[in-house]
Amino acid sequence: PSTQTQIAGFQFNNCLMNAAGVACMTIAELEEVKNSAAGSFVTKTATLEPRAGNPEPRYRDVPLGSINSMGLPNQGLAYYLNYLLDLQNREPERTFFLSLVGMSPDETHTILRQVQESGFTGLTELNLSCPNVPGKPQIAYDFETTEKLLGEVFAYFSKPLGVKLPPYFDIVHFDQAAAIFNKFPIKFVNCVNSIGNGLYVEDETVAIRPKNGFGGIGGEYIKPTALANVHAFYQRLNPAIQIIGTGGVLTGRDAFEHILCGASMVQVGTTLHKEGVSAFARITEELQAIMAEKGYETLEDFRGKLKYLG
Ligand SMILES: CC(C)(C)CCc1c(C(=O)O)[nH]c(=O)[nH]c1=O
Repeated sequence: PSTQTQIAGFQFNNCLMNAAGVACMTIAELEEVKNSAAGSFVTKTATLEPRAGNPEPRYRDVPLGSINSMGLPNQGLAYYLNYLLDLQNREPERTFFLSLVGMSPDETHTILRQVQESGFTGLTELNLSCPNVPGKPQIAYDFETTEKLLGEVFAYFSKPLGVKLPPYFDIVHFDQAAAIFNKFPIKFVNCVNSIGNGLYVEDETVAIRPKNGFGGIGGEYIKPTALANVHAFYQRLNPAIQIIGTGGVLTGRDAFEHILCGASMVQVGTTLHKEGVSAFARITEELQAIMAEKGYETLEDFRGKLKYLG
């Protein structure tokens, strides 16, 4: 069985890749993912200038997942963009993802304009978990600001662009968010980012230093939320907007479920951090075994075909 896929008309020889933030901070890490069984990679979310991020410990693996409050450490847009421009000359037949964010809506436009003016031919993933003005929630939880921002972006940005979304937990929020995304030429939505502001306690103490221990939760904890967001947007979005499924992928069964719920690509975060890039070959083999057992030749044979109980 084949686990190849396509996003926005770009072909990938495998539907698995890293999630932004994991195994993608440096060129060495990105090369390792590129040369693994993964079909592509996405960079650590880039800001205009390099950032050191929060004091450590800021990421912890825990038995059922992970918690992090990294604070957007990254090498800055130029580092990732220059690497991607060089890579598209070296490997023109492959497509890769650039994740980015502005620390303000204005900075988001500045960074996207630089990408628009560049020769980048890959896919851009705009992280909508970006900070808003103080006193307001992250952009993706502020629907008015999200719509305003996307309207401004698509006035000048013509390269293929998708958005990375935090999880939503209210059906009306799925309706409202999808109604906004359906207004724009967005190529994909990536569901989900970590579940925000969890708290992991070890004996009597928090596990990470920043934010008094509050941080984004990943891993086994979040698969039901991730699958719900993948399927809710699959049900609501214009079919021209594809879904990337992220969250709780440990095995081929988890990847199978993301695709069954509507995902065209599946990203691996916490499991990749714990296991390394060998996870991609393992999960691919497990997915292929499930497909063979069920008689599915391609992902299209079962994508979105989640059955209800009537
Ligand atoms: C949460 C932000 C720091 C605003 C964005 C970067 C980010 C981080 C991070 O760099 O702390 N961690 C996540 O799990 N998801 C993210 O999107």
